Amino acid sequence: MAPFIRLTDVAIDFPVFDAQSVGLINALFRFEGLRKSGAPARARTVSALRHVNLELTSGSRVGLIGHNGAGKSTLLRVLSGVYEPTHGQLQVQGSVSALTDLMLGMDPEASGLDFIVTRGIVMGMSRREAQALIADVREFTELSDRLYMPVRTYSTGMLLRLAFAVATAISPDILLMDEVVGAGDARFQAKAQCRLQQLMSRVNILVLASHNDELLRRFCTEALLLRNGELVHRGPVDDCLALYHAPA
Ligand SMILES: Nc1ncnc2c1ncn2[C@@H]1O[C@H](COP(=O)(O)OP(=O)(O)OP(=O)(O)O)[C@@H](O)[C@H]1O
Repeated sequence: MAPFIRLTDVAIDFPVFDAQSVGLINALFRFEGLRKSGAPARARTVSALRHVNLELTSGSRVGLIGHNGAGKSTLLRVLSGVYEPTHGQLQVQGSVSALTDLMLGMDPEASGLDFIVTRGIVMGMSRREAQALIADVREFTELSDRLYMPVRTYSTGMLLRLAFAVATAISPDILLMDEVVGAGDARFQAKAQCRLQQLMSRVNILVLASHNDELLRRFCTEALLLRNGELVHRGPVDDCLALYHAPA
């Protein structure tokens, strides 16, 4: 069956506790009667996505556009399965790779090699297929024998290079991306861009959240405009960009 993504009336609500209401010190103050208000912990709800209906079919190359906090990353996380909708339904057909939470689930004690194999298996590969990723990742990351060491001994840049290389070594049906992943130093960035472009052209469905107009024009054939968690427009990239940049 051809890959597709379908969201039906999807909402994501985050319960957020008042910063003054949580924490050990505040709890102690309340207990001692020193805190004036003594109010119990208050939960508010942030509606990150509301009533999102969306269908993406084979060949879709979609840009996600919206101001800070509009809901782009949240939508990508719903699509990748990191967040389960508070309301509504998500249906996905096809393998998904998300270049969003690259370090998600990274065990600090695991070696770089273990990390590569585990990620491959999580992506649905057999152990043998996952082991076959090692040569490519080793060459791309230039981490050579450091791959035998626990990832907790890596610098931030090294961790990013490893996570990025594994995520891009796998050719999924559906690729989800948040901006262009900043992986490593300037020389590595150039290599990473090249690898990303090759990957983006191989996948069947691409969803790219970005604030970079040129990038969106280059890789996407249509766009979605999000505002305050709602999908307010779907259309050609330039139409969405014009609406996005229009004065409020
Ligand atoms: N874990 C969370 N807990 C509470 N609120 C959250 C959480 N994650 C996101 N939000 C809220 O949900 C809304 C949407 O955030 P999201 O990160 O999806 O926006 P975005 O469009 O990706 O923004 P940006 O362009 O700044 O990356 C914001 O109001 C944000 O504060």
